[in-house]
Amino acid sequence: LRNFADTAALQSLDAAHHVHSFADPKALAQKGARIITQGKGCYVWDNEGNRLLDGMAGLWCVAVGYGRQELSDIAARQMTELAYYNNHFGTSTPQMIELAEKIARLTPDGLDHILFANSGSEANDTIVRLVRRYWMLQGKPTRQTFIGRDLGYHGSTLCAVSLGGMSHMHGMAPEMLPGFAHIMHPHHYLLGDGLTREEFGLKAARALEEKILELGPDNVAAFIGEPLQGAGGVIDPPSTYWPEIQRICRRYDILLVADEVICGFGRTGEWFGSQLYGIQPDLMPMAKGLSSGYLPIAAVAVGAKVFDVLNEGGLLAHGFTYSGHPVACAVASANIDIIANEGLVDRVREDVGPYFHQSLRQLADSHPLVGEVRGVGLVAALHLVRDRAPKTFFAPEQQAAIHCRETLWDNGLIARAVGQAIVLSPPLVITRAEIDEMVDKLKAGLDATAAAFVI
Ligand SMILES: Cc1ncc(COP(=O)(O)O)c(CNc2cccc(C(=O)O)c2)c1O
Repeated sequence: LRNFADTAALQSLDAAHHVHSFADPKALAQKGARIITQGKGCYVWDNEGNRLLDGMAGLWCVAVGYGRQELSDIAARQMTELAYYNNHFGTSTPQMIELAEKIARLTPDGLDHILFANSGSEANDTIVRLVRRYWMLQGKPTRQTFIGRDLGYHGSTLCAVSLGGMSHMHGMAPEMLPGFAHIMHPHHYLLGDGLTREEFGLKAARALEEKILELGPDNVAAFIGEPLQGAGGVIDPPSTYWPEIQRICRRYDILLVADEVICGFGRTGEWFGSQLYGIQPDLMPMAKGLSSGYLPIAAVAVGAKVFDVLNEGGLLAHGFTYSGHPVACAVASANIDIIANEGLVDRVREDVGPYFHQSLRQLADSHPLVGEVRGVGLVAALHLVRDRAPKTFFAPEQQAAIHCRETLWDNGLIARAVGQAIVLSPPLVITRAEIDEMVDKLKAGLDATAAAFVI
């Protein structure tokens, strides 16, 4: 299939055989999929040659930008040398060893033991198994329940969906797995009426203590949270939130899992979101920016408190065929080197991150449709409202953000619509000029949406 130009032919074959992720198959078949064929830097092209500024870095993941020849070369070389081997039954490869050491060196102190997986979902399933084994080995087998947040996103396997707080995903199956509970998320703009951000941060964190006492501390295994909630709409917590969450975890001896699948590898202006928010997690899943999406790979960093117990527990009957896949490990290792050698983390924190947020705030200040700009580093959300003062939200059925997303796409900018928010998470290599282009396109999209929605 090399004739990419025939959109209709591609779309009808796609509709006939390809079941998409997070899509209504029947509706999409009628609409026809968008066919992306090339990528370079912060841009992708569709099969009709339209250039799009990828404001989402794929799915929050293409940190170093598209078309990095050095990553393709390393993948090709590794494929020729050793296209596959596994880490089961006592075997390893130099690529697994190098990447595990590199991740251990980069993660916050003490998270020195690395398991590999193929996706963030598998990484989180891995964590559920490890944590429940930890408590069994500790002689506390009733400590089985994980507590997550509303609008938390941890993946699409049964376990990961149960960890997450997405009601539209829970609704997919009649029953969620037992042993998972959820508390409110810490989004001040939506839930904090009447409280300062700091007061609300404490309130949202204390929901964890209430839930632990409701469940019984001896039944609770761990709390899982994204340092900043990504797919839930870029919910950046008040400064009082994580210190209080950690105080509560320590008080009831609850393990802490920081899900760094989005926040990891420079997105927030630190290597990991945990470092930005002062989180000392016991376990940390990561994926996406780990390889910039060039190949599927995920990892779990395990801290000494948990690993030292697992280490005494004999056989760890867990793993995947492609855990530590040598080509994925080689590319991920080289990807990390690019992030480090080009100083991308510092650049996000000190240059393009501040410029990105300052530009979005300037746009928002002069646009009646934007009620809040939130986020850190190179991740942001513009929350669309009917009215800024008094704060008046759109009704759920009024899909202003989706309308805006479609308009942006037609104008050459890719963004996410999450609820009533437009979400942006561009490659870490984005330039100021590309941010200016993004903001210009955003303004046009917001103007079109305001004209369509605000009477
Ligand atoms: C925090 C977090 N944890 C785990 C996962 C699962 O990773 P995998 O997809 O590789 O199994 C994610 C993934 N995040 C994700 C995946 C797909 C869509 C969107 C969206 O924003 O619509 C976000 C994520 O954002």
